[in-house]
Amino acid sequence: MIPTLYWEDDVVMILDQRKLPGKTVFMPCRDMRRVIYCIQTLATRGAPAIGVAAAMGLALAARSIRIKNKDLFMERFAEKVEVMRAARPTAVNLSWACDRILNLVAKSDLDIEGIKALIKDESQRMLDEDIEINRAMGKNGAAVVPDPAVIITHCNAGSLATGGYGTALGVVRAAHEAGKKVSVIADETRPLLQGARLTAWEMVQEGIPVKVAVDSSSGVLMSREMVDICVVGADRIAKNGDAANKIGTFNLALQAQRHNVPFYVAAPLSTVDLDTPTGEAIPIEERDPAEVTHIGGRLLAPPEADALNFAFDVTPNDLITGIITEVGVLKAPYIESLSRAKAGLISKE
Ligand SMILES: CSC[C@H]1O[C@H](OP(=O)(O)O)[C@H](O)[C@@H]1O
Repeated sequence: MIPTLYWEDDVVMILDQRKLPGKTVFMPCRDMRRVIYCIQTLATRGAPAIGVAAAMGLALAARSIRIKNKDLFMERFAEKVEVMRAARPTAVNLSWACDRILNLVAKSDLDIEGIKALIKDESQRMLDEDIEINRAMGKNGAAVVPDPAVIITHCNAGSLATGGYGTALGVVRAAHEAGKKVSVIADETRPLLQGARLTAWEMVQEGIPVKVAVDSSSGVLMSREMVDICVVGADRIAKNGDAANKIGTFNLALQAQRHNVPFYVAAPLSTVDLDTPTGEAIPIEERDPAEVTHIGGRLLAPPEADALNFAFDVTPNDLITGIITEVGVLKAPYIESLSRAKAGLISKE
């Protein structure tokens, strides 16, 4: 699988996902601002990938600070962390990554140059960890995938949305690797078509059969019993299990409930935010209406027409069969299971 992002000496190389599936282009990022640009334009996207990109961006930010006094350095660095934190509002992994780096630096007694190296090393550790977490999550999730199974997914929660391997698509990969006969229905996922462009591309690369479907077709597909299970990603999971994910996920979950199709959310524990009590408290990003009125840069709607572009929606916890994580498949009541998992009280036997 092509890497999502990586260090090349002191440059962060970020795969420009806006150009997939046609072109594989890596953008060299030599400063934090360039990384923020990649996050805000969705050149790099997906909650875990955004977290890793943020950590790498903070390493670039630290290196750019020329202050020799450590206290003043730390003040300036903390200011840059808050600029990074504001890059996108919904995926909690961004804030989680900022806090992880801040906490690490605050506890360090290294000198300034030592801290700069520490942040870069930590960003690489986060990338490596994420891939291992996704593999463990995939294995846990594969156990709930029937054999054979048609798995419907929404947006892209694959290798491209993470450090590698993927969350929802990690479950697909693990089931496939375990010898289960799986195929995927990829919701195209308007407006930016992460499903048609990215999920389909990842599945083709893996040799896993995939069909692209119009977002609004999930009802007819399930009424014709063409779907065995739904597995999607998440950008933030509230303390009660309500899960924010790409716009259209809630609609898919409603169809799944109507047709008794199991609906799973796959996400690392870093996407669970115990400080957010319910889905109502999750900030939902609203993006440029031009993403809706245009496709591939071509205007679809009359120029006088405005557009609504909520980038995410929230699936209430009662529609979620289980939350697949690196420590196991968590079930309701989610307040208990998520809190116990975050406290390290649940580990894969
Ligand atoms: C594994 S997190 C993937 C998650 O992120 C996507 O949003 P975006 O493409 O805007 O970053 C989408 O919600 C995916 O499910």
